[in-house]
Formats: sequence, C-alpha cells, structure tokens
Amino acid sequence: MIVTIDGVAASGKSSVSSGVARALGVPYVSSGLLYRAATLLGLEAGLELQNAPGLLAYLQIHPLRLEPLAGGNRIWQGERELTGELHSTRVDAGVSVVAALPEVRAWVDAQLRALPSPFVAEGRDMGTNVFPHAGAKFYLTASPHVRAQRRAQERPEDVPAIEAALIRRDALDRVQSAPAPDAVVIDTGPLTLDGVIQTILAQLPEQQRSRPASSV
Ligand SMILES: Nc1ncnc2c1ncn2[C@@H]1O[C@H](COP(=O)(O)OP(=O)(O)O)[C@@H](O)[C@H]1O
Ligand SMILES: Nc1ccn([C@@H]2O[C@H](COP(=O)(O)OP(=O)(O)O)[C@@H](O)[C@H]2O)c(=O)n1
Repeated sequence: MIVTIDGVAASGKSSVSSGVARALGVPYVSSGLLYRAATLLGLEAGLELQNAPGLLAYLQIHPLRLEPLAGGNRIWQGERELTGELHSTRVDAGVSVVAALPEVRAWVDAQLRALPSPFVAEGRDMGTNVFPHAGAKFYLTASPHVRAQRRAQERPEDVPAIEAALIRRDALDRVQSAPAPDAVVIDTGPLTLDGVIQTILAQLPEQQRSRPASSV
C-alpha cells in the first residue's frame, strides 16, 4: 500500500512520514528532495532556473539517485551525496521556480512512480497527481508562524525572515499544493510530532498498522 502525506512547507511532512514509515516497517519517499537536488545542480551549473531544456539535459548527463529509507532519505549524483546541501536558504529560495516547470515535474513523477511499493510518499502532489490511487492520504497544515518557529531551529535566519520566506514559497507552490479531496487534513500546530504520527497511524486500515517494523 502507498500512504501519501502532503502539506505546506515545514508543516512536518518529512518528520511525520519518517515516523509513520518506521512504525509500518516501510521506507518513506521525499519528493521534495528531487526538486531540491535539481535546483542545487542548476545553481551550481550556472543555469537560469527557468531553463527547463538546459536543466533536463544536465540531469540526463548527471542522473540523480534517490535512496528512500524509513529513517531519512539520501540523494546521490554518482558518488557524490547531495543530501546535506539541499536545505540551504539558497535552495529554499530557488526551488519553487524549478518545481513550476512541467518538464521537471514529469521527470520527478517518473522517478517516483518507478519505486517499488509499499512506502509512505511525502510532498505536495503525492495524493492528487502522482499516486491518486494511494490507500490512505493525509495533508498537513500549521500556521506560518508555528512553522517558522519550528524551522528556526534548522536555519540561521530569525523567525520573521523565515516566516516571510515560507509565505512566499507557499504562494509559489499553491498550484501543486491543494489537498486531495479524499485526504484527511491535520492541523499539526497544536500537536506534538508523535501526536501527528499516532493520529495518522490510528486512521490506517488495521492490516497496515499491524505490519511488523523492519530495519529499513
Ligand atoms: N507536530 C510537531 N510539533 C513540533 N515540531 C514539529 C512537529 N512536526 C514537525 N516538527 C519539527 O518542525 C521542523 C520541520 O519539520 P519537517 O518534517 O522538516 O517539515 P516539512 O517536511 O513539512 O518541511 C522539524 O524540526 C520538525 O522536527
Ligand atoms: N511533490 C512536491 C514536492 C516538493 N515540491 C517543491 O519542492 C520544494 C521543496 O519541497 P520540500 O518538501 O523539500 O520542502 P519543505 O516543505 O520541506 O520546506 C517545495 O517548496 C515545492 O516547490 C513540489 O512542487 N512538489
């Protein structure tokens, strides 16, 4: 079975997906890492981020490999691991431009659909576009201020600067970020991380919840 967890930036998608995936004994798949890696490589190659043909040609010559694990996803370009470089302010600022390119979205979608299930997939359009037949769908929200306070633990900027950047990115991502009509929407603001994970696990079909955890 595929479980999708979509939501706005810094709503808790990757932490929650990791917790749900661990409980189920399956990997989770971070679609955002592919958009982030394409952005990093485009910036490093000095490409205009709107230049879809240039970016795709570059990605074909230097293919990316996503390694979906339950504990955290890793992404590689050949022998080089990009994972640690993908959550910079520079990538945050450029990624929505790259993610708006239909050609790049098709490139990401093809990689995701080639992955063997079961897994938990997180991003913006996992439940709407990439895996519309997923067995269970969730959509995480929280106010911009709560999200900025959380992200301030991970970025050098102060809360107001992070909040402004999140609001800007939410607006740029709005098209692909609508919740699926059949998604359960969860406001993570008043919940702990474990509270969100348990809320999701409680709504999964019984046979899914009782899977033994493995070492993925
Ligand atoms: N419900 C929650 N309560 C408190 N902190 C949370 C909660 N959910 C996520 N966090 C923290 O917020 C930050 C952003 O979460 P993350 O999983 O990276 O979000 P996303 O993948 O949506 O960007 C992380 O530091 C994470 O530990
Ligand atoms: N399924 C997805 C996942 C990410 N994205 C894009 O990739 C960016 C980074 O996604 P992410 O999930 O890593 O970002 P955060 O929500 O963790 O900040 C988003 O701001 C979107 O522009 C997307 O368009 N569709």
